[in-house]
Amino acid sequence: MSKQVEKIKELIAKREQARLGGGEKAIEKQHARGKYTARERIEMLVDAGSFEEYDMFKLHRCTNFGMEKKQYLGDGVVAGSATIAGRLVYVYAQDFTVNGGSLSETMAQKICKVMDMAMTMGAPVICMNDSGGARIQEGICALAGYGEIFERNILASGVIPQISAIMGPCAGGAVYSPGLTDFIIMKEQTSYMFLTGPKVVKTVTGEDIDAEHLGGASVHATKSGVTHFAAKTEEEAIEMIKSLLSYIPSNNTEEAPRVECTDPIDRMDDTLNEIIPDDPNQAYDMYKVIGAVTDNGEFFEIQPKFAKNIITGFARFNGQSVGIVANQPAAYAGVLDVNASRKAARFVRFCDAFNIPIVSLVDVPGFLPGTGQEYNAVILHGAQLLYAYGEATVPKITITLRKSYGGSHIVMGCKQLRADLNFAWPSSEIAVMGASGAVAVLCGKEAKAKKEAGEDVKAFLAEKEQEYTDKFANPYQAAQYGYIDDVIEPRNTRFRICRGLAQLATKRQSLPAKKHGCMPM
Ligand SMILES: CCC(=O)SCCNC(=O)CCNC(=O)[C@H](O)C(C)(C)COP(=O)(O)OP(=O)(O)OC[C@H]1O[C@@H](n2cnc3c(N)ncnc32)[C@H](O)[C@@H]1OP(=O)(O)O
Repeated sequence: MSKQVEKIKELIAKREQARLGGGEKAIEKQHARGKYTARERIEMLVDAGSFEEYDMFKLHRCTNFGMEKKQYLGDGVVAGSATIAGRLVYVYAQDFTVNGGSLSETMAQKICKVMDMAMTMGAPVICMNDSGGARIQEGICALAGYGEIFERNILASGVIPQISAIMGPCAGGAVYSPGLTDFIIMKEQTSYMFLTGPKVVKTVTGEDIDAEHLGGASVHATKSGVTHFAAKTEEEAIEMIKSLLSYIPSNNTEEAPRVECTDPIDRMDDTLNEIIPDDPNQAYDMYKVIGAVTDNGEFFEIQPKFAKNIITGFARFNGQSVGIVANQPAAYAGVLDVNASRKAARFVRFCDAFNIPIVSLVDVPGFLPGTGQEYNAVILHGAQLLYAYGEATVPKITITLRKSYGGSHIVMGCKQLRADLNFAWPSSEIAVMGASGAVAVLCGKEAKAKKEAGEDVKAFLAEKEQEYTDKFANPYQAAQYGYIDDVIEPRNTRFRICRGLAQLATKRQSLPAKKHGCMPM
């Protein structure tokens, strides 16, 4: 055997060793926990044979607490480039079989390398988390490593899409990397995210809580809104990443991939002409409207279980990717509150950063009143949504279906927030507030006097409410001032959106020169 062939054999052996991560026993343990390894996850995610791994032979340099004996080729992260549906992506997966996937200085260098390449190439970064956090034996060097990653997350924000899948532990300051990315997907039961674990919580606050209830997928998908998706299996989590990528561009200078449209753009849906109930206080399901207007009724929802009173997600019109923001009358009457505002604001900002037009479907009775909201800064969170809409320069089409009252009317993509096309259904009511509230303010004194005089106050109020309804519970006052561009037949909504998007394809709009705005937070 020649020396060269010997060296090649050595290389192959080293590669095989590196591919074993923390070793066969550790892999068995990982599988026994119901988890895939880092390499298996990458293999499931990317196009077959497309993964090009970097730094497979990199080693940590720590000698504290016997770390010199815990050396594994590549250390605790597998990183490189690949393609998904033929599009370039950069990917890294923390390897729990190697020192619990804990982050060393060396691992941070590997991660930063792929993040830097992703920025240079203008390609998304996908991270799969499964780690015990900063490697304790490395002290400040591990913390510095996180600092390097966070800074890159921040600089990449709004330039390339960043997606985090949480497949295992993600605790302490480590949560801030996924927290800085655009989308988080959590695997149910095996993953959790929290700043301080159950033991510390018990010591500091006395609260008795387990990891799942403190920071599991179910908590973050429904209560905190930290995660955008909860997946039952790792396979499902990976499919979600692929679907998500199909709707978004690779970077902020590109458009989202356009797909061939098999659904006629002028398809009318007669059910929409009957969907609004006669009783203005009766709910209907906004998902039915979304399904009736989008290409093939498809909708990829973001944060489906959080703040259900507002719906956010991606769909396509004539093959073009759009972001949909829709009030949901079937959940708390579609009212805006703290969580709905921040959910929608974040989504609108993502769409704007990545050139994805926004279609808003409005049926909003107002902001939720009360101390619960005011004490939690509904003013600031509502302002966030207002800010996001007002700042967005992508094509914006707003359809008012029914109610659009007061401050919430302004917030939800009104004309003055530079929406390009504002359409209203004939059933829409665009006013400062609903009839009963308005009459109580306008005619309260008169009603009181009538009551004292023994007159029929109920009839008086009903008459005034009717007068108010006749004047304001329609789209024509707004249309009269040009604040609504057209009143449209509901069944024709799909066509009007498709035609509108085609018209707005060349939209160019800018913001005043500034370092950055001071968005209310
Ligand atoms: C930016 C600031 C931060 O990251 S602060 C967060 C610091 N990290 C933490 O507090 C979590 C520490 N780790 C843990 O609590 C547990 O290891 C968790 C993650 C819950 C996993 O538990 P379990 O599934 O039972 O695995 P295990 O403890 O046997 O760990 C497997 C091997 O990994 C190691 N490991 C884990 N975390 C770290 C770490 N942060 N630094 C160094 N090593 C770590 C464990 O020691 C264990 O190693 P070995 O297999 O015994 O050689």
